Amino acid sequence: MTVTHSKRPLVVSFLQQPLKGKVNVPGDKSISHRALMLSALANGETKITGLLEGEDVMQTAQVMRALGAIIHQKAPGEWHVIGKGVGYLNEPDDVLNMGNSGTSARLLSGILSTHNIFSVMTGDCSLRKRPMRRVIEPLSQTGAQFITRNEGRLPMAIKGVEKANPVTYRLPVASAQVKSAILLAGLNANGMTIVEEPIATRDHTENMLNHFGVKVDISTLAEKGRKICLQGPTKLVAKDVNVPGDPSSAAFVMVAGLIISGSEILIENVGLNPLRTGIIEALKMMGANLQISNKRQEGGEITGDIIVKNTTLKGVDLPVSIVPSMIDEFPILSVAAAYAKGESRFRGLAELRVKESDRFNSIINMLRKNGVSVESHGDDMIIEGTFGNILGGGEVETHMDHRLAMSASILGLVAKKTITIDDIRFIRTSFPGYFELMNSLGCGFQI
Ligand SMILES: O=C(O)C1=C[C@@H](OP(=O)(O)O)[C@@H](O)[C@H](O)C1
Ligand SMILES: C=C(OP(=O)(O)O)C(=O)O
Repeated sequence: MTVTHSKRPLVVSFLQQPLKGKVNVPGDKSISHRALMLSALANGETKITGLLEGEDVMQTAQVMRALGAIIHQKAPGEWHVIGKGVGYLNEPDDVLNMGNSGTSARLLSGILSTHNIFSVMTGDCSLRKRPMRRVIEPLSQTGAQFITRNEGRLPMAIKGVEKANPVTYRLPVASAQVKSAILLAGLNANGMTIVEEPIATRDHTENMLNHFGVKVDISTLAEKGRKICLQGPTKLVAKDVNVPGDPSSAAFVMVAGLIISGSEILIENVGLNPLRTGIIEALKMMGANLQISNKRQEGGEITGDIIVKNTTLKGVDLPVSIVPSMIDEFPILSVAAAYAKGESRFRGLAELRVKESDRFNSIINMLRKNGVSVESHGDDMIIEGTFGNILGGGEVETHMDHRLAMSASILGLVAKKTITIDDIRFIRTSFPGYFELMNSLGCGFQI
């Protein structure tokens, strides 16, 4: 499944027409990973509808199969999983390949640490650069052993333990992946697992554990943030899951619709978990005409439809507190800021440096190469809005990063000179059918 063949560039030209129409973006990536992992750990059969069939999630499916779960696609987006039960995963025969997916690697580390099996995981050369110490450190409290080749990076061998200790840990950085790894380890640990997060991060793991019948206690910390407790060992009961559309994917459609003159788009069935909607908040602070309708609750997650209308955006000064709720949306928000009137300031973006690429620097390079002034002060980024006058003409290096590639494609639609994207292959890790969907709205990408 890992992408091995050569780079696939794309040239994008200024778009002369508005975007119009109605779309459904693919399933939420975070929820899809968790649906496969938890159903594989459950007793019984789970039907998952709306599953994201992107490469990252397919990588998780492959790994859960290697650990003994039976996983079948019955129809597009409809998957059936027969679980093994907590504590009963098989020892894999071969190395587990997590591809480009940090979520797979971090969350699986948690699950594997409290199963009495030996495993080795690796990933592509982007994932092999990403830090794993952030999970190794807390998960070592279980008694599991971790050996890495390269200073806490993949490949990594894990010797899990049968009688695992529960972890008590306060997260030093806001990370839903680290929190989830600890909670998933707790499912098969003896006693109370306790995670404190100084600032609330996406709670899909907590929501889905509840959905599968596990009691998760969540309390608010006095200073802010949350404390999450889970008593192990525990069992999960299979229960069907319906995955909503991914707000992180919808963000590309939103920004395109907002900045391309005369556009009006309806995006149906988007996940609106309040710990994921920082991008909507940020765009509204910029003056965006975004309306939410048909809000409803499904399987512990809120969903709704978003109506996007072209608007003149203005610069924004975003507080650090918004960062975890839109951590993956800064590449596309930077495009909106570059197009807007006035200066934008994004604060506290250190975590962007350890994503699929060093997104902090990838964003700066993307914009500078296309005539946009950007400055950085420590972990803050200051973008000088062009008020609709993006020069373009540059080549964007995406460094195996899907979100950079999609952001650059939207930048190209509003830039005066053509923009070349060095490699669009990784878009399929999170947004299969991206170009088809955008072309159905009128983007005219020549792929
Ligand atoms: O838990 C998750 O599903 C994710 C958490 C975030 O990572 P961090 O936990 O590293 O912030 C996010 O960037 C990633 O795309 C998905
Ligand atoms: C950071 C991302 O994913 P992951 O950490 O799972 O690779 C992302 O999708 O933007």
